[in-house]
Amino acid sequence: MNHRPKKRFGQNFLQDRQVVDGIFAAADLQPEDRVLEIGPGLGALTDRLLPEVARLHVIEIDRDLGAGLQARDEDKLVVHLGDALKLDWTALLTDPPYKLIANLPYNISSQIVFKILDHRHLFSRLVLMFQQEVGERLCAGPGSKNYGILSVLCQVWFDIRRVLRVPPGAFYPPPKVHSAVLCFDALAQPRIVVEDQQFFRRVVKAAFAQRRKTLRNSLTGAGLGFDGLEVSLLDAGIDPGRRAETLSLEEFGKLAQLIQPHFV
Ligand SMILES: C[S@@+](CC[C@H](N)C(=O)[O-])C[C@H]1O[C@@H](n2cnc3c(N)ncnc32)[C@H](O)[C@@H]1O
Repeated sequence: MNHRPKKRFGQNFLQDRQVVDGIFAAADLQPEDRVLEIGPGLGALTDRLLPEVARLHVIEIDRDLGAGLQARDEDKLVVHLGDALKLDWTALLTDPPYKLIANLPYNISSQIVFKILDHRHLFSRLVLMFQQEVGERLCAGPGSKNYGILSVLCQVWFDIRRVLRVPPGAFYPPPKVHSAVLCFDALAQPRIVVEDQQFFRRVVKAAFAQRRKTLRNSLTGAGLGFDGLEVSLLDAGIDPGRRAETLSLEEFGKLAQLIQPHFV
């Protein structure tokens, strides 16, 4: 197919067979699996996945690619033309769980990850390509400069590991950055108890809003301060002078629990 890659849709098409095979292997597909692929593009991954699964849903924003995708299969392949950020995944993906596989457009990868978190009950495993720096952030632990909002929010629900490093030459056209493929396995139980996910997210975002500030200052600056904050933090064993990047998941859990009663 003659298709000129569109920059506005982050179109960098995979052309390295080894990378396609690596993503395929990480997905560990079974014949009964149902899969969602976001951004199938010219179908480099789609063609590898389709023969191996029970059903493959794809979401593609570029309408010029729709007919070429649907022509591959009338039976197992379901093509949804639209914006993956706007479509209602719960309505599209009946009978979960699904595996989610995507070579994501880098300009929307964080937004997609937040949407995945909101729909995590739909997925058993994710195999996703990210810009390398984003991949490092997702895998990072406390004490690392890469540890941040996405690391904390995702690691509560998923085991995350890097399965491939991918150089720019694996794509056409080559992007300016290096990439990484990560595999996320949904945990049977979250690593910590999160009673109110939206509030937990608010606390984590507030704590990291100004990375260089102390917890005391960043929480207060983000409107989550209250009389007695310092004492409550000390009672919970968290020094208010620490920075967010030093807190473990368990400490973020405690933090949300101690702040929430002051904001209901
Ligand atoms: C990096 S390319 C990957 C294409 C193909 N999967 C591959 O590996 O060669 C990203 C794909 O996502 C599509 N895309 C971009 N933004 C999208 C969105 N918001 N919703 C759905 N698809 C999107 C692009 O049109 C493109 O096909």
